[in-house]
Amino acid sequence: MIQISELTRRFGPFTAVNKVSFNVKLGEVLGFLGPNGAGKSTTMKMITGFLAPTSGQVTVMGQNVAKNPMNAQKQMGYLPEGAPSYGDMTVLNFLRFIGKVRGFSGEALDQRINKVVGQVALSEVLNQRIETLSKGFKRRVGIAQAIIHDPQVLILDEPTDGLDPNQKHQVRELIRNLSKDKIVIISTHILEEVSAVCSRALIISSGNIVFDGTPAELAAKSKYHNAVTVKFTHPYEVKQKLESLVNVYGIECDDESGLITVFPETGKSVLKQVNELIHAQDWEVEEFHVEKGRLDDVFRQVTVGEIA
Ligand SMILES: Nc1ncnc2c1ncn2[C@@H]1O[C@H](COP(=O)(O)OP(=O)(O)OP(=O)(O)O)[C@@H](O)[C@H]1O
Repeated sequence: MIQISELTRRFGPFTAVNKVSFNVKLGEVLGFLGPNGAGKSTTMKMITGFLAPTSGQVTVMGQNVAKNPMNAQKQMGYLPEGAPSYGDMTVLNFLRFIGKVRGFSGEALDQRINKVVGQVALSEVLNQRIETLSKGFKRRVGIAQAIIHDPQVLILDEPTDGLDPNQKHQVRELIRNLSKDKIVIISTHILEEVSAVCSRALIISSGNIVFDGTPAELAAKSKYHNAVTVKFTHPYEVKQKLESLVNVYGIECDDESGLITVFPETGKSVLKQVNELIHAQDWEVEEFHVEKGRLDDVFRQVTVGEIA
């Protein structure tokens, strides 16, 4: 369990993190979201003990991070923002170095290194200097050093930042595989990542928590939640008929894509009515789907107060 209570960090007169409180349980993968400068990295640095809070407390697996930083850090793996330091070391030497710092030696060290090299797929670059690696491999080296001691808590600051779509997919797979019976906190700007890997989403804006819930609950806040989007082959005179259906709150037409979205009144569904109308009118349809909700709209709504 991670317990965060009234965590605050000021830089001079500026408050970067403002009385943030939340708990994270074993088995949870928490997506930590927020616009640039919202306070994500600052919060993660305070959780991991790399930055002292101005006030407030963090307890990780029963260890108070300020009072017992060494004990707390034993429980945690941390991937900071950006590339690993020690760029002139080879991957293998770097992992050996980190493994020793984490208390491994001899055969146990070799076993741990073999294990993480397999998990993160690093074998082809083991003898390459870190500074000569591609961005994706540097990120994987960062993840490898974070998991070398098989910690119960993983704090990953933008783990897929700058990766290509294949590498993003691999890193998300890895996080999913690692996350059983652990606590994982991932900061990200990528909203699709939240649906892909997280069991819970927490949004921070200007140092304050503005949303805490499941990805499905986040999507349900979107005005698109349960809307029906259709692409008609001949989209003439459909709008008026759709608008007159029971439970329909409004219609949105996207001229560029040709998609027409039918919004239900709050808490209602329009799926059946739209479907029946299409069949009754014998309209030809190229695309038809019920929207789960658009996360980018909700993100804007909760972080800058825009109505989606
Ligand atoms: N050492 C520091 N001195 C002064 N201000 C700082 C310092 N570190 C962070 N800040 C400020 O605190 C705020 C929060 O920064 P933080 O890096 O936590 O944001 P973030 O949510 O991680 O942003 P990003 O998504 O861009 O990485 C920013 O306005 C930043 O400029």
